[in-house]
Order: sequence, then C-alpha cells, then structure tokens
Amino acid sequence: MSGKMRPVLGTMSGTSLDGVDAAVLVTDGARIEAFGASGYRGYSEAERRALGAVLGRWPERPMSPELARAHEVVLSAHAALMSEFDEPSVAGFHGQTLAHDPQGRGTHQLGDGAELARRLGRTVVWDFRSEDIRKGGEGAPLAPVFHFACAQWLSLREPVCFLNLGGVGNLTYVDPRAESPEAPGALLAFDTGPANAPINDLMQRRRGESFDDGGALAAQGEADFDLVKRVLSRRYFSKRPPKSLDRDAFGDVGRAVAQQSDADAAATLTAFAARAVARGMGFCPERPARLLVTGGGRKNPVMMAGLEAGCGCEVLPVEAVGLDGDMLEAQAFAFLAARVLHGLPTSVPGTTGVSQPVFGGRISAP
Ligand SMILES: Nc1ncnc2c1ncn2[C@@H]1O[C@H](COP(=O)(O)OP(=O)(O)OP(=O)(O)O)[C@@H](O)[C@H]1O
Ligand SMILES: CC(=O)N[C@H]1[C@@H]2OC[C@@H](O2)[C@@H](O)[C@@H]1O[C@H](C)C(=O)O
Repeated sequence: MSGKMRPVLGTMSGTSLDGVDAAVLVTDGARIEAFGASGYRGYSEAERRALGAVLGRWPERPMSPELARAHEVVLSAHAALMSEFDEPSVAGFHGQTLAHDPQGRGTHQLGDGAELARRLGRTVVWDFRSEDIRKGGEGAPLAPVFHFACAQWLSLREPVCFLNLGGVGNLTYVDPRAESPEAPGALLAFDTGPANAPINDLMQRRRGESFDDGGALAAQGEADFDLVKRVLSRRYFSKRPPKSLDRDAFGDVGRAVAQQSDADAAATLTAFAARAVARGMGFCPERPARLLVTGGGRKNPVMMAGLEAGCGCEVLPVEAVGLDGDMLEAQAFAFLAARVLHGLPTSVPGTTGVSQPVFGGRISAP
C-alpha cells in the first residue's frame, strides 16, 4: 500500500504537562519516508498551573472560566509552536488529555482542532481517540501503528518492543514480519502502569521540583519491594491487554510511600514503574530481543537499570537505533494524521481492543 508522500506536522502535549512537542514526518500514512524538523515549547509555571487545575475534568458546555483558560493555554501554545513550521500544510493535533475512562465517561482531550485550523490557516487532523471508544475500544494507546512503521523503517526482521515512559508507561510489541499493522499478530499494545507521573508528583510535593533529574534522588534510596509486589498483585496488572490507564490511576501508591524518606519513596515509585513494565512484557507473544525506550523516563538511569533487571532482554533508548525519543509521540500524531487523510485505520484489535480496525480522527479545514 502506498500513496502520496508528503510532509505532515504532528504535535503532542503529554500527561506530564511539561510542554508541546512538534515534529515533521514525510509519510503517506503507511510508510515513513523521512523524519523532518522538530521543536518544543515548554509551558510556563502559570500555564502549567492552569492545566493542572483542570486535570480530571470532562467537556463542559459552556466552558467554565478555568476550563476556558486552560483551553486558551493549549491552543495558543500549539499555535505559537506550529506557526514556526512553514512547510507542512497539514497538521495532526492530539490536544491535552484531561481525563480518560474508556469504560465509563470516555476520554477528554482539551483543544478544539477546528479553532486551531482557523488560527493557523492550515488543515488540522484531531480528535483521534473518541471514535475508538465509541467502537468499544480503549481509545489508547494509538502510537502502535506508527511503531509498526518505525520497525519497517528500521528494516527489523524480529519482534521488538517499544516502550514509552511518559507520565504513564505504554508498551507496543511489534512483529515486523507481518504484512501490515492490521494483520493478526502484528501488534499488541497497552499501558503498563504509571511511569513518571507519581515520581513527578512526589518531587513536587516534597522538594518543589518537577521531576527526579537523572534519577538522582531514587539512586540514593532503597526501594520497598514488598510494597511494589503488593501493588503489582492488583487486577490491572494480571488483566490481559488491551488496557489503558488514566494519568492518576494508582494515586494511592503515591500516598502509600508517605512514611518513607524522600529518597526511598523515589526509589520505590521508580521500581514500581520498571516492575510494572517487566510484568507487562509477560503478555508479549514472544520475548523480543530488544526493548527500545522512548519518552522522558529513558533519561532516568535508575528506571533503565530496573528495566534491564526485570525484562530479560536488551534495554536501549531509541536513539541507539537512530530515532528521537523526545519526538516519537509528536511524529506518531503526524503519522496518524496522514493515515486519517489517506483513509487508513488508526487503531486495530491488538492495540485498543476494538473488534475491527477503527478509522478515527476528524479533519478540519482552515
Ligand atoms: N533527565 C531526566 N531524568 C529523569 N526523568 C526525566 C528526565 N527528563 C524527563 N524525565 C521524565 O520524563 C517526563 C517527561 O516525559 P515525556 O515528555 O515522555 O512525557 P509526556 O509525553 O508528557 O507523557 P505521556 O507520554 O504519558 O503523555 C518528565 O516529566 C520527567 O518525569
Ligand atoms: C488517554 C491518553 O492520552 N493516553 C496517553 C497517555 O500517555 C502515555 C499513555 O497514556 C498512552 O496511552 C497515551 O499516549 C500515547 C501517545 C498513545 O496513545 O500511544
């Protein structure tokens, strides 16, 4: 399958609320031809507070002043960053996830793509998750079809896993021997558990810092593995994928380390993230030779060592194979935007649990 290759811009504002990533991908939505320029715009403290204040909120009509303020933060930050790229005439816009409850109220990504299209004067593809949920899926993760294309771009011949360590962790098992991402057995993907979100919350509460830089605090502590083991015995971790999580799922684990020293608490939450991945790897149909790690957690050596110890395979940052771990999610939403434009599915049974491939996303012309 191949269509017209063109540059597409993709954007992502992730659950850790640090800022917006944007990246260009040259693609037809089936294959990657080239990776292009990328950029980042961090949220200011005030912007982050405005977003943090509405985490967990569902759509409101009309929007309350707090939600309207956060919405303006999302749109203006994206518009400012996206207007720095003059080439692609089409952009994928994920928006900011505020709440995710696939079996209940659905999923909420703040950001009106039609309004963004008007401000930018270019076509915006957005609202990637809701159709999947309408069709009975988890609505996440959506990056897996892009991971499949990455495995092909890398000419891999053996199964591989991609692990994104953002606020939440998500794992994609890819069998590159499959014809396409829609082929049975090509993909298995799911959220492994909380990753950096509980560590960031701990750092904010105890130290007034936004994250544990280089895992320095965790490295000084002793993890409480009994607690980690107890938490991993909960139903989520034995549930067969597909499955997905809200950012603040397992918030009680953050409270369970309240009596520990700062360093022990950081070590425990870091070990929890790594062990949850190791547990999740057990669902892969075959143990892959390599786990390729993307997202901010790959910069935390304590978390990487925890993965190495628990996963039974080589653990490498995606840079080891020539990919950019800071931009993979933005590139994924460029790829997904191209798939929407070319009428290709954005999720498949192995990624979100839908019974048939789903054609998600909405296209808004300027
Ligand atoms: N040098 C570092 N040392 C330790 N942790 C880091 C480092 N750099 C980033 N991180 C962690 O990674 C997080 C950001 O990761 P990333 O940008 O992948 O998340 P996100 O895209 O917001 O989340 P998600 O993928 O869940 O939507 C930071 O909040 C921090 O916890
Ligand atoms: C609902 C939502 O926004 N989920 C995000 C979040 O961040 C990581 C993990 O949880 C993953 O499920 C997803 O993002 C990635 C990009 C995805 O959909 O593949």
